[in-house]
Parts: sequence; structure tokens; C-alpha cells
Amino acid sequence: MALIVQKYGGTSVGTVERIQSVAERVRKTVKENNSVVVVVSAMGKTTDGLVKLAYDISPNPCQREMDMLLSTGEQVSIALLSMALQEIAQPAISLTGAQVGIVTECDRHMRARILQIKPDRIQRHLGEGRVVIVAGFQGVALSNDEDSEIPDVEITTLGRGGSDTSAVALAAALKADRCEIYTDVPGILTADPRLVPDAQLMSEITSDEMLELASLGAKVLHPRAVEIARNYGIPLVVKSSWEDAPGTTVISPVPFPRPLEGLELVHPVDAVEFDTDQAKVSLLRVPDRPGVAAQLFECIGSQDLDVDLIVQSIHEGNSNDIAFTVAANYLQRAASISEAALPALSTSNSPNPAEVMTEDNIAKVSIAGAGTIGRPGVAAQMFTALAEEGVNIQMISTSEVKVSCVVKAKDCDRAVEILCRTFQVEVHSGQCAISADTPPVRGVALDLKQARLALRNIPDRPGSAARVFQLLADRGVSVDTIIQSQRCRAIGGATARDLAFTVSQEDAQNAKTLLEEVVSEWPQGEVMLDEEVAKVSAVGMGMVHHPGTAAKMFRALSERGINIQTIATSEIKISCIVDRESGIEALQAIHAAFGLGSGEKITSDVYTKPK
Ligand SMILES: Nc1ncnc2c1ncn2[C@@H]1O[C@H](COP(=O)(O)OP(=O)(O)OP(=O)(O)O)[C@@H](O)[C@H]1O
Ligand SMILES: N[C@@H](CC(=O)O)C(=O)O
Repeated sequence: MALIVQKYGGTSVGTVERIQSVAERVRKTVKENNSVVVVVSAMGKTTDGLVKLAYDISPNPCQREMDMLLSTGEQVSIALLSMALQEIAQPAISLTGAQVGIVTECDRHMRARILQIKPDRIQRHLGEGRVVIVAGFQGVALSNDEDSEIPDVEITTLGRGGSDTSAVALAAALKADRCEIYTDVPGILTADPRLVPDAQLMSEITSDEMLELASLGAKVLHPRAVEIARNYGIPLVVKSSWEDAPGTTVISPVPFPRPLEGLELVHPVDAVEFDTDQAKVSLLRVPDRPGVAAQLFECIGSQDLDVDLIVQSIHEGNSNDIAFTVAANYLQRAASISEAALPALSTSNSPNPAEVMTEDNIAKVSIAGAGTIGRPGVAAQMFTALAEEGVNIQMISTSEVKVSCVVKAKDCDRAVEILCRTFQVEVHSGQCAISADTPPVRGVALDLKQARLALRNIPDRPGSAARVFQLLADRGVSVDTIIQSQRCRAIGGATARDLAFTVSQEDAQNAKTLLEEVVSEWPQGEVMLDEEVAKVSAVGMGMVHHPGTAAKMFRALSERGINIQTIATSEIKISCIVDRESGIEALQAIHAAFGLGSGEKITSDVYTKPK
């Protein structure tokens, strides 16, 4: 007998008829000789309705009361589903997060992380032959008031979309055979079908790729759910609630052994990696117009050179800086190609013409692990540890599973040692086997809920990045797509650089105010906020072995006349910031350029849903 955790989203339990149809599916799974735990979301758009009610009362509602309010949505759907099962003679019991012992952090209402799940009660009910229906998205925090022997029990929620996380966490705690996520699309598609109508269903995707897509805007899975599945090796499948097709399997590597206690908090970093076979080419002051990045990387790609990291920093006036890394023995070729491309890229008669700079003797050091998502303290801890050792960071690249810093080669050993000590992990080769037929791009995603912050004139010395990101981390602000400029300026006898990154729009104003205080201490320091941006990303493990992937993405944008404001890449993703208005067109263009479309329309609406 297998133990299966099934999760049904809001649309899947949006009406009485749909709840009855979910009950039928659950009973069928039981009849196939399985024990079943079901996690449900609130019916339809209930949670949105509750949020609106709160804002009708207060422009700034108390977060504790928000959790009290929002957690009620799931309590309705669990009770109704349990009744529907009992109606068809299937014994069932509904339980809230508190009743199943989902214990979360105390001080983070509305985005609490799960610390522990005590599965005893669920196991007892399963042993009695019942289906256990658990309210998704919620838990309880136990606060430790020293004067009282009994802890205060507070209701918490995990953040919007958090029912996926509840389901996978339960699967981990119960050591379930698999976790099935039922939703209103046939599985994970190459893009959001609401934005790209011919998006195609994937039969499988790796958890690293899915982590990137989920964090970059593909809301079909909550990124923290993928993180738990990856960390605990939980077989995870995403399927349609309306049909019996196999859906998409999310494949996880064999996990490092880890305790269930501190579930979402322990060991955010699995390993420290390094690569000394790196060299950097920077192009300074290239024109800020569509097609420049495409042209440059097409030239590089046509020579079969594999580019590793690419950053294009915020522009100054009407020019950009682009820097990229290649394997050390390709440096001369990459530099010659860039030099040869310069005249075509440059604006004639510029008083300050574009130039190419190269640097060898550099190394890339990285921390790897799924736990960096939404946990701003992890990157900050890395930058602080390096700063304390006097290691200056030249380039930063962040992804959902890795933070990489380019440093001087002579600092590499020290950097690795301090990072291993800081995160209590070992050095890892970082190489994972990727078969030749792995596609360069598995899927694309768009995030319209980001804002870009740029800091000008940050002192180019160890500790500057650490200071900025630690401050944001202390206030719980997650950052993504960090880009440090190549161009240095001499200010007050010292060199200074620019730094740009994205934060969620909700956090943007707060982050700007916090940073204004820091930059005021630096000569000519300045904070700039742009809320009218879109982040469009392509994700695929295969891109490391496909020269020209970046060029193809940049070309797709330039053909539509879309200007790229900044570029940030990691080994498995390329993200571009473009203006907000161009976001959807950019997504569609990239999807088409990589041939991801099926030619057939797959929208949620074409699926025949029960009423
Ligand atoms: N790459 C993608 N593949 C599939 N769906 C995607 C993708 N990117 C975005 N989506 C969107 O995600 C939606 C499914 O997630 P959503 O959170 O709305 O549903 P749910 O989990 O069933 O509901 P709830 O959030 O109430 O639990 C789809 O309808 C689709 O529009
Ligand atoms: N009901 C919650 C949680 C979820 O559906 O996953 C929300 O709408 O965000």
C-alpha cells in the first residue's frame, strides 16, 4: 500500500460540483489500495476576497489579524471535501494546520516557514482507514513567553500560493511515496498558457529548473514546495484536476541526508563550489540600443565559445557595460572577437568610445543549495564572510540554487575555506551530468511584480555588497538578479562601482528608504528605483553546452525592437530586465525563438472543467 499526498488548488475546489469531483478522484485513489492525505486551498478566489475585505477596513492591516483572516478560507474547503467523501461512503476527517501539528516560525506572519510537522495524528487516522484532509497554507507558531508555562499558539500562513508547500512538507514528514499537485492546467508548461497560448506540456523537468521557473514567475508551483521536494527527494507530479493524463514529473537528485526538524530552515547551503578556469571580458560603453547584446553574443557563439556568466549593468547616459566569463584558455579568442565586433557596436564619433578589457587570474566561488530562495540572509552571509577575509567581489551572479562571486584567483582558496566554515559544508565538484539531448531552454517565465533598484557609486572595496544586502536581509527583503557594474569611477580618490538588483514591488519603497541611509555615507552615493520593469527569463540545464543560447534570446528581443536594460545569468538561466510594457511580447518572442510552442492552443479555458 502506497501513501500519497494529493493537493487540489483553489480552482479545483471552486464549486460544490468540483469538490464532489475531487472526492470521486480521492476515493478512486483509495480504491487502488493507497492511503491518501489531501491538502486543499481555499475555494476559487476566496483568499483574494478576504484580502480585499481587510484592505476595505484598513490600508495597512495588522499581519497577525491577516493570518487569522486568510486561514479561514482553507477551513471551509477541508470541511466540505470531508463531507463530500463521507457522502460517498469514504471515511474522512478534516484537520487544520494546528491540528496536524504544522509548526512554523513565530515572528513572520504571512510568510512563515515550516519548522516541523508532527505526523502522529495523521498516521493514526490513516491507520483507521480514513482519508485525512489538511488545510493548506497554514500552520501555528508557538511563542515562548517566559512567564507562562503554556506557549501562546498563534495562527500563521506560509505566503500566497503556500498550499503547495504544505503538501510537499507533509509528504516529507510522512515519508510519502509521492506528492501529486492537481491544478487547472495539464502540468508544467513551457510558459504560462495565459500569456503564451501555444505553450507545450513537459513530461518532466528537473527540480533545479523548476525552482528557477517558479521563482521567476511561473506560479504553477510554489518555489518553496520545489525546494522541499528537492531537499528531501520527494517524487513530485503536477497534473490536471479534470483529466487522467500523467502530467509533469519533477525530478530531484538524490538528496543529502537532512533532519526533518527545522524543515524549511536548516542547511540552506549544501556545498561550496569553485572554478579557477575562468577569465573575464568586459565591454565598456557599448550603446544602449536593441540588438547590441545579440550581435556581440552571436559573434562569440559563431566561434563555438561557451560563455558562462553574463552581466549587463545599469546604463549611464546612453551606454551600457557588458561583461562575461569564459574558460581561461578561450580568453584571447573571446577578446579578439569582442575587439572585432566593437566598431559595429559602437556609436561613431563618441567622445568616449567603447573599449574591451580582459582579466585572467580570476576564479568563481559559489554556494549551492535550494535554500537561498526567499532567504535574503544567505547571500548577505556569503558577502559578509568574504568581506571579513578581505576578499573583493568583482561580479555576482545569483540563481535560486546558487550564488556565485567572481574574485581574484589568488583569493580563491581562502574564499572557499571561509565559505565552507561559514555554511558548515564541504567543497563539491559542482559538476552534474547533463545528457547531450537536454534542451538549452526548457521553459520561459515572466515576472511583472518586480522593481529594480540601482545604487550608484558604491565604494569598490570588500564589505560594500555585504553591507547593502545584510541591511536588506535584516528587514526580510529578498533580492534577485544582482548585477555589479564593470565600470569603475574615481570618486574622492577611491574607485566606485554601481550595483543593481530586483526586489518585489511590495518591498521596493521600503528597500529604497533603507538604502538611502547607507548610500548617504558614500561620496556621490545614489539610489534609483524603477518600478516599470519586467523580468523575462529563459531556463534550462542544457544551456551550458549550447553556445549561442544567450545570443538567440537577445536576438529574439532585438527583432521586436525591445531594449534590454540589464542582463544577469547563472549556469541555468538568463534573465533580462526590459520595460514593463514590453514584458508579454518579450516572453512570447523568446518562447517562439527556442521553438517551444506546440502550435496548438493549451489554455486553462480550453480544458473541459466540471461546472
Ligand atoms: N509554466 C507554467 N506551466 C503551467 N502553468 C503555469 C505556468 N506558469 C504560470 N502558470 C499558471 O499557473 C496556474 C496554476 O497555478 P494556480 O496557483 O493558479 O493554481 P492552483 O495551484 O491550482 O490554485 P491555488 O493557488 O488556489 O492553490 C495556471 O492556470 C497557469 O496560468
Ligand atoms: N489560498 C491561498 C493558498 C493557496 O492557494 O495555495 C492563496 O490563495 O494564496
